[in-house]
Amino acid sequence: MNYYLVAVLTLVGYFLYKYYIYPLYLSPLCKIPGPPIENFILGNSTSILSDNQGEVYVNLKKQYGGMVRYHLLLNEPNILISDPKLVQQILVTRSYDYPKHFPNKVSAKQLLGEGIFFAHGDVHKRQRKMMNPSFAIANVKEMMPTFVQGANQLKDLWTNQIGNKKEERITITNLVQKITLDIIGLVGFNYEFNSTTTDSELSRAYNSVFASSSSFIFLGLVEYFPFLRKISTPQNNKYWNSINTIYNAADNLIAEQKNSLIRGKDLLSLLVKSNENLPADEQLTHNELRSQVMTLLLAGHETTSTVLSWTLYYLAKNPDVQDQLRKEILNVFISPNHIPSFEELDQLKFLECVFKEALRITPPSPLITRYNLKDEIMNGYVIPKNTPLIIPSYAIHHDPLIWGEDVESFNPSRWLDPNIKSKISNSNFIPFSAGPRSCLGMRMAHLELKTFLTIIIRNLKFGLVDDFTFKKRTIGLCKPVPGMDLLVSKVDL
Ligand code: HEM
Repeated sequence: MNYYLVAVLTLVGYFLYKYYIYPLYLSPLCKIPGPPIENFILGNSTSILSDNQGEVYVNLKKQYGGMVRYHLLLNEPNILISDPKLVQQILVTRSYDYPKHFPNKVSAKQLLGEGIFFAHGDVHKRQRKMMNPSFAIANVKEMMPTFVQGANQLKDLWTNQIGNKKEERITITNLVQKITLDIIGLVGFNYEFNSTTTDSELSRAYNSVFASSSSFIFLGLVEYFPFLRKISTPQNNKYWNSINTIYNAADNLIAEQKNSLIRGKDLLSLLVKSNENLPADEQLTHNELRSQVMTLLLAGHETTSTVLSWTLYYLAKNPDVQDQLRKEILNVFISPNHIPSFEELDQLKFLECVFKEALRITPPSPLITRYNLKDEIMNGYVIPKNTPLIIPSYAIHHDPLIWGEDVESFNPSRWLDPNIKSKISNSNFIPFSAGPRSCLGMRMAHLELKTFLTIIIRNLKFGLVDDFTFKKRTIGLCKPVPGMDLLVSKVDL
């Protein structure tokens, strides 16, 4: 008997069973409808992880309904869930039965550490309780002067770029990302990144981490074989240098806070203060604190810069909407240098509609990903524990039964339609997710983005560039790649 042959055949048989026969023919999940696999090893990855992921999920939902099965690398089954009752159960009513699922856990942990984003159950409750007060509305209102300063800086830099010309083609995504990083530096850590005037190491580090995450096959393989990231290649070396830059920046920010005699009102000061007041066994460890800083750095600027860029794009594409918004702003902000107050922003009802419509049509997180801790039955189907459950925010935001037949158009007025308003709930409008794990920075993002839009649209006009093309790509967030070029001109009023 050739033992080697038996060993090889057993191994091949095991892999064949585990990664092909079981997930595709024997698992109880096979009863859930879904598309046929396209590749023996990649499952449906090629089409699912294509450039325009949002559209892919819209089509799956349309074709197969509120629960859809598809397969990723090595035929791992994922269940797409858009049924509103299940969305509510997973995000809100039984949130702690469904921890976060990270398709690229290894890479995500390297970028964010073991902070609130990854925490689950009691650890999450403890961290959330500690971080909540920093994001209370009274604190967020204190951030307003920094938002105004950032928005004015952006307006001035673009105005200078236009100079005496009628209009200028500007890659808006470049400066938007830098200014939002400066803002989270100030309101988050009382720290000046000055990324618009200096070549910010941190902003370069983020760009290079995202650029090196572009191949889904490589990212998928890293999950199974983490050593692939450790091999010394120019791409991996650049990746690790960038991760170290982010770690060092977080450590320096914490050290400055701990050494400072005066506690400011920035998010980290408030966090360090509430941490110091807790009994020793409840306090955040240094690693946890560093992870929160890394989480806030990333969550605090990548999301807002993405939403601002998309909103300016949709306003450029819909000049009538842009005019209507500017008219509303001009009613309140007569002078170009008017400093908006919190109460004045609150009066701008169309601005609120524009903001919500931008979040509806392109939510920066097009997917919210979870898994189930226990075996359970959902809509009559058996879902074994540890099954990835994927909530497609983008596809839910593009359901014509809720949003109307013009669902693909950017139409802020739909938010004033009583018929549509009556259908909106926290199961079908979820740009910030919902329930106990919803976005901690939601209020801050609202105020920051509204301040920016008011000052920018008051003073500048945006139009599309005829020959410019981009792709909507989802690497963590849904972004325009290679960036967004728009025609920008001054408003002479
Ligand atoms: C328009 C801007 C933003 C959008 C669309 C957004 C969206 C989201 C979403 C969808 C989640 C839930 C992710 C999940 O459950 O898998 C989330 C969580 C989170 N966001 Fe945001 N976010 C934005 C801005 C911010 C800002 C400005 C901050 C902080 C400075 C922030 C901090 C967080 C944190 C800490 C969590 C984790 C909360 C937890 O797990 O308890 N976000 N965000």
